[in-house]
Amino acid sequence: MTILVTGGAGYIGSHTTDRLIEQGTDVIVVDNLLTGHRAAINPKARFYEGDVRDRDFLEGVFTKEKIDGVVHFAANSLVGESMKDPLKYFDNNDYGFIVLLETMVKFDVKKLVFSSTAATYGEAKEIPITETTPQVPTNPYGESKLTMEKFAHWADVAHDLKWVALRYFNVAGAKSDGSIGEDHHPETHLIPIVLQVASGKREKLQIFGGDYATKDGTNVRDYVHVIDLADAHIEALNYLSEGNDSSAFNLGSANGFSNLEIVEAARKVTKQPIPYEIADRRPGDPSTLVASSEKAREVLGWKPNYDDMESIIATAWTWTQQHPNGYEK
Ligand SMILES: NC(=O)c1ccc[n+]([C@@H]2O[C@H](COP(=O)([O-])OP(=O)(O)OC[C@H]3O[C@@H](n4cnc5c(N)ncnc54)[C@H](O)[C@@H]3O)[C@@H](O)[C@H]2O)c1
Ligand SMILES: O=c1ccn([C@@H]2O[C@H](COP(=O)(O)OP(=O)(O)O[C@H]3O[C@H](CO)[C@@H](O)[C@H](O)[C@H]3O)[C@@H](O)[C@H]2O)c(=O)[nH]1
Repeated sequence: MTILVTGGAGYIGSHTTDRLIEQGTDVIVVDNLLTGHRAAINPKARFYEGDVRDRDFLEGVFTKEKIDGVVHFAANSLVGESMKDPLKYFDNNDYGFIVLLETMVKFDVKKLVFSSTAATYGEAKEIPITETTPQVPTNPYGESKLTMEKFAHWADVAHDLKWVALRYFNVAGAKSDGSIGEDHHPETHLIPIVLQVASGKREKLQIFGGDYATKDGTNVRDYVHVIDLADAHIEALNYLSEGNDSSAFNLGSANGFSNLEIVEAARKVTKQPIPYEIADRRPGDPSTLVASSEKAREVLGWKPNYDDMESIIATAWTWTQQHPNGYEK
């Protein structure tokens, strides 16, 4: 089987590419390297540098390669940035997805797994969030991903293009040998920033908001290890190969950790003090996002192997220590 991975040079895409290759799948990566890194791509993958919005480029890849299915990660994905520059998100995430869907239809590729997000739920009325919880995004990033789910639905109705939308909650950790990991510039995600403080690269952490209606006033998130997440994509491809219907699945752990609890867990792992201060709320942040992933467990047979926060952070810490400057030499 030959799988096209868009965004395969990025954080989650590079780990998924690696897992697919470990399982003997032939992988093609398309990435414009805007936030990804060439060095993150498993060398056994065939890499095409370009933008999914570039129709000629994408059709060229589909012409050259015989593609059986697509795993689509390429997107912009920062809640805060999307509040300031919403149109960038609709252009890259939604227009990019249209070009991909049209190309798949043109080349008769019928299997698609793509990244959706917990951010499509917004300020959920029920916790844990299930797949039937109403999706009411509180930021343009979540809106752009909800729109992708709607596009995919109609592409199936009209063209029989079968898809799985994986609604990830907060993704964290790294491959356990520390060879690949998370490296964003600038880094905005909580755990890598906490570890930058632990390793002395930053003086202190700012925690955005201390007055939410949560256990300690800080936001609560549900963290899933990047390797467990990568495996879910492989299971979703298998699910489509078995001829099943299009569907969406939450991927999380059902455990909510407050931002302060993340600092505590990172202190235990790193044995560093990790100073922080409470700062203003970050616009667009829902107070609590915690998943029920029962459906993924039952239907996809997904079994996450990392189920405690310290072991998730420990893998990110290994990566941080081995690569203090990320992928930069
Ligand atoms: N990190 C998380 O916690 C999280 C949670 C939920 C959903 N997601 C989703 O998962 C996916 C991957 O996220 P990530 O954290 O690995 O991000 P990332 O920025 O590390 O990876 C995205 C990759 O896509 C590439 N890319 C972006 N736009 C492109 C385009 N138009 N053409 C070609 N390549 C393009 C980037 O260069 C990068 O390599 C995204 O769709 C994101 O919305 C991430
Ligand atoms: O310096 C920082 C960075 C983050 N946070 C907080 O930490 C929590 C987690 O933030 P972050 O790591 O930026 O992740 P989210 O904003 O929750 O979004 C992530 O998780 C979503 C799913 O829940 C995905 O859709 C997004 O792509 C992904 O970036 C939030 O409460 C932030 O306000 C801080 O307090 N200080």
